[in-house]
Amino acid sequence: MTATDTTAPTTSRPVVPPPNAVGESALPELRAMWWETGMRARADAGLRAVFAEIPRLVGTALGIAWRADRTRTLVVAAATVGAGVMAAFGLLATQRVLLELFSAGPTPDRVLAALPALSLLAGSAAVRAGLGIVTGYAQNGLSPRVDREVERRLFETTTAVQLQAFDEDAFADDMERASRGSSSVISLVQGAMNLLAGLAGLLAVTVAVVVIHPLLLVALLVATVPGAWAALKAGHQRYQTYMAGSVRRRRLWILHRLMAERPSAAELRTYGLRSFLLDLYDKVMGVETRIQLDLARRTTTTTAIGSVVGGAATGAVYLLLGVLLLNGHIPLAAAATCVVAVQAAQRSLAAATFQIDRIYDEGQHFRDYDQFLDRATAHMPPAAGSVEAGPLAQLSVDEVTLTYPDRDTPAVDKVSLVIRQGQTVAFVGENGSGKTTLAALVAGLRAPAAGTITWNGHPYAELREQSMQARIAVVTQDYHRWPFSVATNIALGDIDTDAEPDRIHAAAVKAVAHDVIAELPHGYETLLDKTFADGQDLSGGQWQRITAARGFFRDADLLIMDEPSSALDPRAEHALFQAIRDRQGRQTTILITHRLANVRHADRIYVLDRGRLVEAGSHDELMGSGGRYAELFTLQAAGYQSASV
Ligand SMILES: Nc1ncnc2c1ncn2[C@@H]1O[C@H](COP(=O)(O)OP(=O)(O)OP(=O)(O)O)[C@@H](O)[C@H]1O
Repeated sequence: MTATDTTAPTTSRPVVPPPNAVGESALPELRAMWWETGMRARADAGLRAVFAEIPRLVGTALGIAWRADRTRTLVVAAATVGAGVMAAFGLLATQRVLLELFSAGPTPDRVLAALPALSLLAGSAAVRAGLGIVTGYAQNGLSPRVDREVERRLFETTTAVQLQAFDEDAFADDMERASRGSSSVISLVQGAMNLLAGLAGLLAVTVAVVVIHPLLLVALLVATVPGAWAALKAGHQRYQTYMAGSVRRRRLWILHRLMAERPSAAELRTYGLRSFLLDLYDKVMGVETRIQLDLARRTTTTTAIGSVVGGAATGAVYLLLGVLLLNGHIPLAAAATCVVAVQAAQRSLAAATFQIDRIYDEGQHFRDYDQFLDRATAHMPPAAGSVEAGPLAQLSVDEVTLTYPDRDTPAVDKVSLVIRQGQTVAFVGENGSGKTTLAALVAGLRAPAAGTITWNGHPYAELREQSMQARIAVVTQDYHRWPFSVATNIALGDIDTDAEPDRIHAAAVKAVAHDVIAELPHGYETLLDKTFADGQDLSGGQWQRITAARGFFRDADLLIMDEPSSALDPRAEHALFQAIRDRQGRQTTILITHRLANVRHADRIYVLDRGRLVEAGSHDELMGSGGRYAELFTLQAAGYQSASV
C-alpha cells in the first residue's frame, strides 16, 4: 500500500454524496487531510506561539543538516555569517563614500577622496555576491543529502514495523503525514539557513547604524517593525482562510481523481456518470470560488493596511532624519546612509518574516514525521532469536488465537493443528472464517495474541528471522502488482538469491505463466507498469499466474497458497494444481481455496468456522462424517451436476 492510497476514495465508503448533498456540511466522513495539519496548527496558533517555536525548529533543522553533511552545513553557516559581516562593512563603506562626496572642496578632489571607500564598497559587494553563490552551491549539495537522510529513516521504519501496525487506522494516518513531513525537512533546513541570513543582514544593518549614529537605531525600528508585523499578520490571515476551505478542497481533490484517473474510468463510462460528476464539480467549485474571492479581498485589505502603516512609518523616519539634519544633529552622509540602511533592513526583515512563516509551517509537518518515528518504535518486532530454522520436519500450531484491533471476536480462536514435512494441507471454510489469518500466523507474518507456533519444536520467537523466511514462501490472496519487469516480479519471490533465467523460467512454467510471458512485447523483460513508456498491464488471471510463479521461485520447505486460482481459467487452474500436487511427499504446502474439488487430494483438510477449527481429516473422512465440509462440497458439486444434466 502506498502512502497516498489510504486517503484515496475506497469503494466501501460513500465518498461522493448524492447530488442534493453538496452543501457545506456534506461528506462528514472526510477527515482533515494530512497535508493540512501544518496549516491548521499555524492557523490556530497565533503569532506569539509561532515565534516561541521557531528557535527549536531552527535547531532541529540545523541538527539534521549537520548529520547529513557537516562540511556543507559549515560552509553555508560560514558564508551566511560572512555575508552579514560584508553587509555591515558595505554600509560603513557607503557612509564613508557619502562623507567624502558631501565634504567641501572641488568635485574631482571629492570623487578622488571617495575612491578608496568606493573600492571597499565594491569589494564588499563582490565578496557578498560570491558568498551568496557559495551558499547556493553548498545548499544545493546539501538538499539531496538531507532528503536522503530523512526519507531513508522513514522507509527504514515503515518497512520494519510489524504487519499488524497497518491494521490500525491511526498508524496509516500517521504514516501519510510523516511522508509529507519528510519532504518538509529540506524546506525547513533551507528556511532556517535563509532566516539566519536574513537575521545576519538585519544585525549587520543594526551594527552599522549604531556605529554611524545610535539615534538612527530608533528610526530603523520605527521604519521596519510595522511592515514586518503586517506581513506576518497577512500570512496568518491567509492560513486561517485556507483552513476554512479545507473540506471543499478535499472534495475537489476526490472529484479530480474520480474524473481523471484510471481506476474509476470504466465505471464512470458504464454508469454514465459524466454529467453527475461535472455538476458536482461545478457546485463545489462555485462555493470554492466565493471563498477564494473573499480571501483575496481580506488579504488585499491587510496588505494595504500594512503598506500604508509601513509607508507612513518610513515617511516619519525620513521626516525625523530631515529634522535631525536641519538641526545639525547628524551629518548629511549619516542621514543618507540611514536611508540606504532602512531599505536594506526592510529587505532583510521581509526575508526573515517570510522564512519564519515557512519554518513554522514546514515545522508542523516535520513534527508529524518526528512523532511518527517515535510512535513507530512501539510497532517494531521484538528482537529475533538465534536458532536456525532448519529443514521443516514438523510445524505445530497450539491453541493459537488472534483478534484484530477494534474487533470483538477473534479471527482465529484457539486453533491447534500439526503439519508434517511433505504434507499438503488445506484450510477451508466460508468467507471470514479465519483461513487467511491462520495462514499469516503460520507464515510468521503476524504474532498470535495467545498460543504458540513451533517449527521443529522451536517457537517462532526463538528462530533467526532470515533462516525462517528463507524456508517459507507465501502467495497471498491480495497479491501486489509490483511495477517491475516480469522477471523481477518472479525473482522477488527469493530476492536474496541469484535470479538465473533458468530458475525464473522453471517457476513460470510451473505456474502456467510462461506462455503468457512469451507473448508479451519484451518477454520476461516486459515492464509491468502502464505508467512508463512501453510498460504493459496484464489481466487478473495473468497477474495471478505471475504471482504463483513468484511463490514457486523460492524452493521453499513450506509454500502457502491463498486462493491461487480465483481468476484462472479451468485449464490454467488444472495445471497449477498439478504443480502443487507435484510437491506432495517432498515439500509441504498449505492451500486455501473455495474450489473444494482442488483440495480432494490434500493429506489433511482443516475446516474453519468463525475462527475455530471445527473439522479435520482427509476428503474421504470428512465426506463420510457428513459435517460442514461435506455440506459445502456437496453444495458446490451440485452446481456442476445440475449444469451437466
Ligand atoms: N486486517 C484486518 N483488520 C480487521 N479485521 C480483519 C482484518 N483481516 C481480516 N479481518 C477479519 O477477520 C476475520 C477473518 O478474516 P480472514 O481474512 O482470515 O478470513 P478468510 O477465511 O480468509 O476469508 P475469505 O474466504 O473471504 O478470504 C473476518 O471477520 C475479517 O473481517
